Amino acid sequence: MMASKSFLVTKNLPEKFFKNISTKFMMDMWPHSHDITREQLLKRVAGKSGILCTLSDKIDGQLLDAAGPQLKCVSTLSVGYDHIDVDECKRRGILVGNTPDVLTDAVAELTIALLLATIRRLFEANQALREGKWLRGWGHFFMCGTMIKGSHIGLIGGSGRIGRSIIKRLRSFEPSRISYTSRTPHSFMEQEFGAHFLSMNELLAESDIIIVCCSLNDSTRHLLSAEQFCLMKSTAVVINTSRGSCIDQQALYETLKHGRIAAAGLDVMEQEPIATDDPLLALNNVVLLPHIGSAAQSTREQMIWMALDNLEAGIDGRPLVASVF
Ligand SMILES: O=CC(=O)O
Repeated sequence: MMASKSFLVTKNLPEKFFKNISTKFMMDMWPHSHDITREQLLKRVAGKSGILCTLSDKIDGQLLDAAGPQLKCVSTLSVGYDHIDVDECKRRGILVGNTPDVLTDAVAELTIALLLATIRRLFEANQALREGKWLRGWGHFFMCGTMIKGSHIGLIGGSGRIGRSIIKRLRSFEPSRISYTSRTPHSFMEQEFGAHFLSMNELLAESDIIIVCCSLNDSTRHLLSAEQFCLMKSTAVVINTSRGSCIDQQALYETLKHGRIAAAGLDVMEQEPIATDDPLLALNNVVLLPHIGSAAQSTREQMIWMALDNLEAGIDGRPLVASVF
């Protein structure tokens, strides 16, 4: 007998993960390596009880209408869910699941890697070597950068899971101070993580390194814009492994171009993928990565298992393993 419920997978993922669930529900997986188009997404979602999506799929009212009233669950292969209209899902009784915890360590490690690559100018140094610039001889100050040791690090959203995990790792580098900003101060941050609460403006003005690790929502969109960059030290470095839209990218570009801050390291951008002719790519005081925070093989596999657990529970009408509300 044909399974009566079906689900859509918006990415081409290895079949091995779907062996079990596809015996229970009918699977429709996007078969191409390129992203599903909006048109195809709207078409293929019709009649589905579940959607397994990623952060590049916009799940809004139009998509939920196209799916139809039998849709029970949206399961995203990400911890962030700013691409999903959660209020609209809630209103329609559609469960929304994400993949917290399993990616925390991978994102924290990548944040440290990006920070070091930015302040020690690793990509610039590698490029210089390839261009034969090292051959000119030993330059005493050639490719000098700065250190975490002795720096004041300020984390925006530092009290969240990923922020705390970054702080744990940072402490071994012996920064002079770790500060964080969040809606309210938390006593555990001081006691367990040695991190001090600062207001946003204090954190921006006093930090040597500013790490953005908050989630994206209406209150964090363009949290860092021209006004905030003006408050920063001229030697400040900004790192973002959260969402591109937490930063006004045009304002960041102008700031970096005119050397008003020292550098930035971005794993996330306002438009992803960023165009190869984007002016940011022409600057050498910015390190850009293609949103690879959680891209460790084992982490990505765990994310799939968790998203599948969410999907199956949601279609069955059981509570999700990780629900966003
Ligand atoms: O950015 C990645 C995620 O939200 O999982």
